[in-house]
Amino acid sequence: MEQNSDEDKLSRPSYVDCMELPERTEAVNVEDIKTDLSDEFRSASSSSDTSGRSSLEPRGHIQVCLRIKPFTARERANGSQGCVSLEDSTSIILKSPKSSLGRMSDKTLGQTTQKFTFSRVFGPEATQEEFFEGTVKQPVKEFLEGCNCLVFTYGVTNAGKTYTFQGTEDDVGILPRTMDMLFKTVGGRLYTKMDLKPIRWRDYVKLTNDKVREEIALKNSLLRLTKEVDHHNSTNDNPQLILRYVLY
Ligand SMILES: Nc1ncnc2c1ncn2[C@@H]1O[C@H](COP(=O)(O)OP(=O)(O)OP(=O)(O)O)[C@@H](O)[C@H]1O
Repeated sequence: MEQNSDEDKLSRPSYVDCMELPERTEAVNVEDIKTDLSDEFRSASSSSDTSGRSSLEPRGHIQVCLRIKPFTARERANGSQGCVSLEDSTSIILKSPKSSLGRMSDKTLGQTTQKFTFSRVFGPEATQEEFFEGTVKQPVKEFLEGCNCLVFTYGVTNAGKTYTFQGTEDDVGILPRTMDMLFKTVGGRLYTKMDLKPIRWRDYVKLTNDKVREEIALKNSLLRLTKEVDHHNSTNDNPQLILRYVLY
């Protein structure tokens, strides 16, 4: 088997590698780490092009969106109390549930309300379509223009990751909507000739007319063989015989 040379390997640009990390002279504490990460994210974000953007302006390399899950009918019936309140389209106030306040000391009571800021916040009433339009649609457009994008969901169990990504049959999530957009966009650019053959995992060879005919003949004979094996499968349970057919 042919080995891939080093030049074959895709070199992927990394903006994190390019950044100079500050040299530490003192012991590391949690506040240090928080500050350092904020700096890294900010510098990675601000280095990107912000022209022609729509849904999540100003955009950077990293976008963090929050989706707040609505209460289920059962949770409403049980009198569940909301701990998250939307301040504006990018920030929320998180409050400890009233039931937990009784157990807290005066010192911790002051820390029970916290503000968090995101690239964009989607309230419990946000539909799957609104969420897709406001988060993933723009990166998918950029992907179609040749940029690499990564989208992932993060949250505790039952937070709504699968619902957001996959959705339900009636109300699909961001993954089927992305596939739909990709296929609709590339559909018109489909290469309909059958003269490209994949080799290894990311290369193709262009076949001559003779080779195309050879490939078609080979595929037809394989198809015939598969049908014969299927037929034998349904009439004969002898695995050795089936295996011999496949090998011939
Ligand atoms: N935005 C939403 N609107 C309506 N129902 C939702 C929403 N988000 C989640 N749900 C419902 O909440 C339940 C849990 O959601 P889901 O299975 O997506 O969680 P998860 O984060 O993938 O959990 P796990 O990590 O355990 O797989 C499901 O019944 C789902 O239909």
